[in-house]
Amino acid sequence: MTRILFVVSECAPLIKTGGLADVAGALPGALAAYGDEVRVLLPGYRAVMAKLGKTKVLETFDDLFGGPARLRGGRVAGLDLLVIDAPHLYDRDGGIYVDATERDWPDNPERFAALSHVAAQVAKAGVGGWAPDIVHGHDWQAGLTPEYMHATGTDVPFVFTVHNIAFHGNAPAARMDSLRLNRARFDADHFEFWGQISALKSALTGAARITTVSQTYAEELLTPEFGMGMDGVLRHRQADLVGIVNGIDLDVWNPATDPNIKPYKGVAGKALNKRALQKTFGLGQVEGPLCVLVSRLTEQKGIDLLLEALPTLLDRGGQLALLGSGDPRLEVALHEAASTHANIAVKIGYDEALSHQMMAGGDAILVPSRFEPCGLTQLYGLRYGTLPLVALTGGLADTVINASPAALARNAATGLQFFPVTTPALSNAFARLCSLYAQPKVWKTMQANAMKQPVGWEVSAAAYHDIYLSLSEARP
Ligand SMILES: Nc1ncnc2c1ncn2[C@@H]1O[C@H](COP(=O)(O)OP(=O)(O)O[C@H]2O[C@H](CO)[C@@H](O)[C@H](O)[C@H]2O)[C@@H](O)[C@H]1O
Repeated sequence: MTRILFVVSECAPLIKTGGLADVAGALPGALAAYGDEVRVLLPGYRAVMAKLGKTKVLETFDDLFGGPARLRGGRVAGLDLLVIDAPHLYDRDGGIYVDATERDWPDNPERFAALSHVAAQVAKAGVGGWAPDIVHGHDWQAGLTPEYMHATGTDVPFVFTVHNIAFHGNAPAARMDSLRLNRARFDADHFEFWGQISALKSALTGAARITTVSQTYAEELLTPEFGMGMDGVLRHRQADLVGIVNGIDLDVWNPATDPNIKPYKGVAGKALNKRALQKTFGLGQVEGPLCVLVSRLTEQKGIDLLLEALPTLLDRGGQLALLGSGDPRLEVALHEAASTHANIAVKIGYDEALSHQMMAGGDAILVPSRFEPCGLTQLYGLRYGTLPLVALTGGLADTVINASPAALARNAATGLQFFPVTTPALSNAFARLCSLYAQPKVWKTMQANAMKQPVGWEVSAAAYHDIYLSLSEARP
């Protein structure tokens, strides 16, 4: 049995802003099937503390980056949690990364340095009689862990997963003391990045293995176009970099048992859900496909391209129902589009139940991302018989079988892909989508293919398990 400490800034169902939380919440259960034992180390945000229930104080800190803190052990939804109860860092109004005005919390470097610092402590001394064989950090918030492990002479192997290279977790060099970092290691081989402290670079240089969430993204990361300045570092670490595609939690995302929808086993059951969804969004019934989109609203997600390409869908009798929040400019543009067209409906906000209803009621799920390390909503779509229309990039390239003439002839297609990621290509994809939708036999075959495609964690959890095993066996 291998013991693994996950170090992560969000974890479903306790706290979620995006796909990172889904992975952190589902992978531990999938790894248990291989005999691995995961504990998830998580900041004690207000929302997390409220959901914790009974806990045990396992460790106390007199001064964790500016105040006292306690490490609490607890169990929620089948997850073994280690929660950092540090009110001065995590107990506040607003988001977990940003304040009420959408600005990063000014002390984010210290807030997540604390997470990494506690991880290093747990790796060194164990906690409550449990010590990890492997520390597995996710994204920049866990990035300084190797630095703190080095400082305490801890040689537990560190695995790092890149969920999104766009976020570097940079801080000015002047914060070195406040972050309790070793000045002697402020160089290109460790955590220095263009004169700044970079938590992400610390992880990429300090990890024994680097994984990312799809094979195509692992290749893309090595290029200047997708590497976001870290491609050089990653090319240097190429031998230790591997892509492992995300899965989804097949219990949470199961159309046959989903409590948020009218459950169904075959695609015929989608009709009731479609009507309910149209009602929820104030949409009428039309000839064309009902396209849905659930996303954080950022540059990455290609929402601007979608708005430009939409006329092609609408002219062919299609509809759009969109749920998301984020960039205020995109929110305004979406509201404007919805107010001028009866077949566009938009809900700004975060709504877990509605996201399930959209998967059940939609005909197609849109993911027009400029880059997408893996993407999860296309996987939900496949499982719910809601055909993904996606950009040909990252994990979207690896998980959808494009309705090319060859794939259609072999009855293998599960969705549509477009490339390059531009407005004309997306318009063209909308035209193809509407033409396929107008051929019920072809469409139904694609839906059946989609629903059969394996999208669970089994294969990918085995790949993580193998990495943990090889690293723990290599230790003296
Ligand atoms: N308004 C809303 N209401 C309800 N639910 C909402 C929502 N907005 C988003 N969600 C949910 O949040 C999750 C988003 O996950 P994604 O993987 O699609 O993208 P994200 O960019 O957050 O994740 C990053 O990390 C993941 C995990 O590795 C990678 O798959 C991905 O490519 C990478 O960008 C999905 O579960 C989605 O349903």
